[in-house]
Amino acid sequence: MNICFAPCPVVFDLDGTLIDSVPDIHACVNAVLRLHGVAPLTLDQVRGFVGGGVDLLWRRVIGTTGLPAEAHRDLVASFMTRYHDATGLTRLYPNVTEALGILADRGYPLGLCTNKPLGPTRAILDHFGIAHLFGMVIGGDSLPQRKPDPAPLRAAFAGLGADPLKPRGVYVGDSEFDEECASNTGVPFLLFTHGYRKTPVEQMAHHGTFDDFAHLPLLVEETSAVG
Ligand SMILES: O=C(O)COP(=O)(O)O
Ligand SMILES: [Mg+2]
Repeated sequence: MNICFAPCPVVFDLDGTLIDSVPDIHACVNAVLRLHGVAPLTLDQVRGFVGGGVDLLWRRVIGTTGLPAEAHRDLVASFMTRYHDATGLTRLYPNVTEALGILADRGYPLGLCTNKPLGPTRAILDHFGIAHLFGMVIGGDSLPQRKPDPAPLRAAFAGLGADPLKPRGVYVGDSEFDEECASNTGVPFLLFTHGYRKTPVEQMAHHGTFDDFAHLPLLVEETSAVG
């Protein structure tokens, strides 16, 4: 059961959930590849590599391009010099700001748990003027563990005042990493279907799906009421 008598914390994923950031990630990846004389990857290829954080992204880029595995560290460092403040090609999905505002006004403590490193995460939240809405932000480099390990999501809920071992609340995300993380953490998962998942919706475990943030406040209300 997940019944909350006060509005319970709602924690969000970032890439593919609140924002469509693949155009910026794609541009930063290709800028690094260009330096190494490697042909650019397509937007679809890069989208397929997002979700597990920057280290995994570059393991996948290396696997696809044939760049040497030993170069991983330097490639990531070179990527981060571009990625840390990359916001120009990123867009909020429609109705995100409104939905976050409605939930905040109704008293839901809001948090963020993303595999994106904290630097670019903060840059994005500031760029879109939504940083103040989140009481706790956990990035892909905040802890030694990353999603789907439950530690980051537990830390996000704990930062919002929930019991870290048995958090009450809801996690909202777009990918298989989020689905597994919510299940490992023991909280209901709401799936945004227009993000970067590769699995068909009907094969994913979730407590509700939505394709427009205008529908999220009601879905959160229903999910936190029935558990
Ligand atoms: O940076 C990534 O690979 C994914 O980030 P996300 O956890 O916000 O989807
Ligand atoms: Mg995501």
